[in-house]
Amino acid sequence: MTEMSQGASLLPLELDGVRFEREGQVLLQGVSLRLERYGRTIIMGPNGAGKSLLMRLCHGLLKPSAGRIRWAGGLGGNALARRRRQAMVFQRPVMLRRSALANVTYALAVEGVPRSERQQRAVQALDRFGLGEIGHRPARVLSGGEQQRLALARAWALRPEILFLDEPTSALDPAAIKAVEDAVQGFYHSGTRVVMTTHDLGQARRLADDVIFVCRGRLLEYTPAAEFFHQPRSAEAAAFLRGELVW
Ligand SMILES: Nc1ncnc2c1ncn2[C@@H]1O[C@H](COP(=O)(O)OP(=O)(O)OP(=O)(O)O)[C@@H](O)[C@H]1O
Repeated sequence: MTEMSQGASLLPLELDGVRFEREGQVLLQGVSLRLERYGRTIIMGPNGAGKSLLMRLCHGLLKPSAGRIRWAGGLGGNALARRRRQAMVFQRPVMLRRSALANVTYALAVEGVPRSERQQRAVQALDRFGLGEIGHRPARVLSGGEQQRLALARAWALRPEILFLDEPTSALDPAAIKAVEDAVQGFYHSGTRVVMTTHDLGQARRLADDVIFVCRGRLLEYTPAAEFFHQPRSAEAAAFLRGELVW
């Protein structure tokens, strides 16, 4: 495995008794877990279970109402380093009103990459995701699959230590899904820690080293993938895997 990001690490990430409330409603509670430096963690669970919230809390987009989220690695105390070593890809990519290439160079500028490096890194990332020919096009006119590849290229250019992906394939056709899955594997083999939500069981089986199962705002399992798919610990996960309606 070759490291994309060198030196001291943010990871592991530790959550201890994390709770998240909004408008008087408890949306996540009692979440404790530890994400180690390497691996692919897939977060599963029914709609509204709290999967996206959990990932946004980990990424720092939301603050817990109670409990603690701590990056326990050597760089974890440094807020700027924390931001710069993470990337997130959403179900619907968020693109600026400028060219595909400029979307990537802009992200690099925000993260403090020297101007002299930005263009080359951005072009390499676009090439890697098969977008080299259309880098000049406005990002917002690209197709859904192309935009998702652009979101991945943008994340790739940032060389994150950890990448969060929130249902990145839910609106895509099989070819585009394959491209995203290949990209996820590429990140993993480059040493990026992968954390991803999906509703696609086949995809979870293909990608997961371990599975976090969330149901009704609680973390019911954090289990190695082979064990989760063959012998889930919770009745809810077992029902979910049988295709029964769980909520
Ligand atoms: N900012 C917010 N304010 C109030 N409620 C919220 C907020 N964000 C999420 N929720 C609620 O929290 C619950 C969990 O949402 P979340 O998006 O984490 O679910 P999910 O497991 O990712 O579901 P899905 O599979 O449908 O994407 C939902 O009931 C949602 O309506």
